[in-house]
Amino acid sequence: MRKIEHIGIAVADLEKSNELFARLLGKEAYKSERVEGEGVETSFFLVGETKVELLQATRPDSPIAKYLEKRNEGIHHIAFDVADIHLEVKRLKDAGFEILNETPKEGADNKLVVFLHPRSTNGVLVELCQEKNL
Ligand SMILES: C[C@@H](C(=O)O)C(=O)SCCNC(=O)CCNC(=O)[C@H](O)C(C)(C)COP(=O)(O)OP(=O)(O)OC[C@H]1O[C@@H](n2cnc3c(N)ncnc32)[C@H](O)[C@@H]1OP(=O)(O)O
Ligand SMILES: [Co+2]
Repeated sequence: MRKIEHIGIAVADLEKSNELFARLLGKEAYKSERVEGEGVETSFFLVGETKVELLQATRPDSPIAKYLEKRNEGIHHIAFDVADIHLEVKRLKDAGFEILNETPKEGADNKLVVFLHPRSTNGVLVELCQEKNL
């Protein structure tokens, strides 16, 4: 794993949170993107080499909607940048981690993503992401 690519934060109202994080970070979000497959509308802020990803649910069965129901707003996941997501999935599977999707899926910001179940990682939802078109 090469660096923390982003920290995902579940929010109830993306417009309000965009304003809040712009005030907090002293800069605007550099992009917004809807990811249908995950049921999320996202926005991204660049902080050094790492990003903050704000996530709002777009439908009731979105992981973000469920998270808000159970736990309210807050840090939802940590995403690590990996060079080869297939190799990393194999390494982590062999090491005993519970992979939620072994086949990488479309993420935001030109990424392929895989999630690990928080029950195998001390309660932290971990995302692996690999830049597409390598
Ligand atoms: C766009 C993309 C990108 O960056 O490119 C994204 O980030 S998309 C980000 C949105 N997509 C995802 O999160 C996809 C992967 N996530 C999932 O598949 C799901 O959200 C799970 C992580 C499996 C949780 O689903 P669900 O709550 O239905 O499962 P469950 O009822 O079995 O929950 C099992 C336990 O995990 C806890 N749990 C749920 N979400 C959690 C989270 N984010 N962090 C830590 N713990 C979490 C629940 O409270 C529960 O704890 P107790 O057992 O103690 O009650
Ligand atoms: Co993410």
